[in-house]
This record gives sequence, structure tokens and C-alpha cells, in this order.
Amino acid sequence: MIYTCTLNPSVDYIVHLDELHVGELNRSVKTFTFPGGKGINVSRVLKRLGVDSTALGFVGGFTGGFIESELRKEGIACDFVHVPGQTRINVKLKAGRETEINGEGPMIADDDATQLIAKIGALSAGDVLVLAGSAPMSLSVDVYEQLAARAVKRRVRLVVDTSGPALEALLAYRPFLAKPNHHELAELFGAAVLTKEEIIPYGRRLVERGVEHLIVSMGGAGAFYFGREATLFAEAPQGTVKNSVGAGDSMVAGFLAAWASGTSIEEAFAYSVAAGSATAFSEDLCTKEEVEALVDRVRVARL
Ligand SMILES: Nc1ncnc2c1ncn2[C@@H]1O[C@H](COP(=O)(O)OP(=O)(O)OP(=O)(O)O)[C@@H](O)[C@H]1O
Ligand SMILES: O=P(O)(O)OC[C@@]1(O)O[C@H](CO)[C@@H](O)[C@@H]1O
Repeated sequence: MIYTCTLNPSVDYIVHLDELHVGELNRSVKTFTFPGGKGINVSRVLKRLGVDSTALGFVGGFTGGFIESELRKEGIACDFVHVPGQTRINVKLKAGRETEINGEGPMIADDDATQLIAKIGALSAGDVLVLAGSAPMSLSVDVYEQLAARAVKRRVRLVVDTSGPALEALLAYRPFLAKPNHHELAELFGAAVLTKEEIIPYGRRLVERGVEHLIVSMGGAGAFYFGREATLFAEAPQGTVKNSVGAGDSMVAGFLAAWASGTSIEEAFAYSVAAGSATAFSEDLCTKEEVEALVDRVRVARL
């Protein structure tokens, strides 16, 4: 079974504007409200690609209730810890360029954190655990390590989509899959920006440190795959971007769904890129039909 863990879920409020005037009254032209947070996005895309998962994490208040009811409507199993306080609302402004305001999230008490750690400690060998997104400030800085240690002890495969010190710490647990974007990879190595050529040695270094499959995404510029047997590059297909929120999460889901069906690494990587781009080209996350309409346009090159 695949489990996704979102420590700080969100209701994503997508607001389209013709133009954003800072310091003035702005009126939206259309709005959308989606259950969000990186692990939740992975669960939603997996479901659309025909793969079941269970969503774990913390939810609270009416916003937390919205997330659970939307996920259940989509047929996604939920096993959240319910916390006092309110799940955050993340505002995504679309006015030509994308501007995001992510909330801080509710306080998580130690007892609630312990409940989540216990759920991870009950997973079974062969399960997959996706640890994705930021952690609320109130949680201990090593919360991801605590979860990873429990999971690895149970011989659970780890998938990591986080950044900064949490990503650095999780590398020690030899994740099955990690998906930083190129900014997150640069941050990991203390670099300001990385050119395509510079990404390659850093990517290979992470594989040497024990990451089994590494995808480094670069938005519209495509993505690299690094593994023991191959280094691959794929251009992203061209299209009209509607809402790129969740594009990276869709890549994670696309790779896992293809891998679960037994495809080659090249095919899983192409499917992953197609899923990311299909999400960028739609208002909500991608559908299976959208991914399959794009996948033949993804050219994968072996480096
Ligand atoms: N403008 C775009 N055009 C085509 N494809 C895109 C575009 N933006 C994103 N993608 C697709 O989505 C993938 C992931 O994008 P990105 O690198 O922005 O992920 P991310 O930073 O993790 O995103 P997020 O945090 O919003 O989920 C890319 O590798 C690409 O396949
Ligand atoms: O604040 P975090 O946890 O880093 O990111 C949260 C978030 O921006 O990531 C998802 C897209 O990847 C959105 O659904 C959500 O709003």
C-alpha cells in the first residue's frame, strides 16, 4: 500500500486576476478551491492514475473537514490525526505570473505528533511512504527523521519531496525516490543557481549517497533522472500553463504509478514528466487521459 504523509495540508484557494495591483482593491475573474498540500496532491493524482493510497497527516477545523470530505468523495482513504486549530488556507494568485501566499498551519501538540508517529510505526514491509511538503513550525525540527526512522525500521520504501534541512536529513535514510526541483538541489549544495551542466554531478552525488531514484525537476525546462543504471534528461512538452501548483507532486505520483505497473525506468520517467506537465496545463491536477495524451511527446535522452 502507498501512504502519503502531509504534515501541513492546505486548502488551496486559486484566484485568477487580469492584473494584480498591490495596495488596491482587486477583483478576481475566477476562483477554485482544492484540497492541497504535497502528499495530498500525490494521493489525488495516484487515484486519477488508478493507484490507491491512504492519506496521513494532521487536519483541523472546517478547512481540515473540507479536505477530508473532498478526498473521500474522490475515493481516497484518509487516516488523519485530528488537531485543534485550523488547517491553513494557501492563496495562489494567478495574474500572468504566479504569486503564492502559504499559511503557517496549526499548532501540533506532542500527543498528536505521537499519534502520527505510531501510525507510521505500524506500516508493513513493502509499503511506500511519501513524505512531502513543509512541517508546521510547532513540530520538532527532526520530525521527518523520526518518521523516516520508524518507516525504515519496518522496511518501508521512502519517497521524499521536501526541501532544506529536512531533505538533507532524509537522505541518510536512503530514499527509494527523491524529487527536489533545481532550486532545492542548489540549496542542498549551498549554491545560488545551477545550470543544466552543473546539475549532473550533484545529481550523481545524491545517488552515490544512497538515493535509489532521483528526479530533479526544472519547471518548463524539463527534468533529469539519476539512478544506478541511468542518467536521463527529458524536455517538458510545450503547452499553455493554467496552474502549475502541484506539478512536482504529479511527477512523484506519475513515477510511482508507472513503477508500480512494472514499466522500464525510461517509461516511468517519461510518465512522470507527462504528469507534471499535464498538471501545469490544467486548472486542477492532471487526469489519466491528460497524462496519456502528453506522454508520447516526452522525449527521454540517455546521458
Ligand atoms: N511551464 C511548464 N511547461 C511545461 N511543463 C511544466 C511547466 N512547469 C512545470 N512543468 C512540468 O512539471 C514538472 C515539475 O515542475 P516544477 O519543477 O515546477 O516542480 P515543483 O517546483 O516541485 O512544483 P510544485 O512545488 O508546484 O509541485 C516539470 O518537470 C515539467 O514536467
Ligand atoms: O508550504 P509547503 O508545504 O512547502 O507547500 C504547500 C503547497 O504549496 O504545495 C502544494 C504544491 O506542491 C500545494 O498544494 C500547497 O499549497
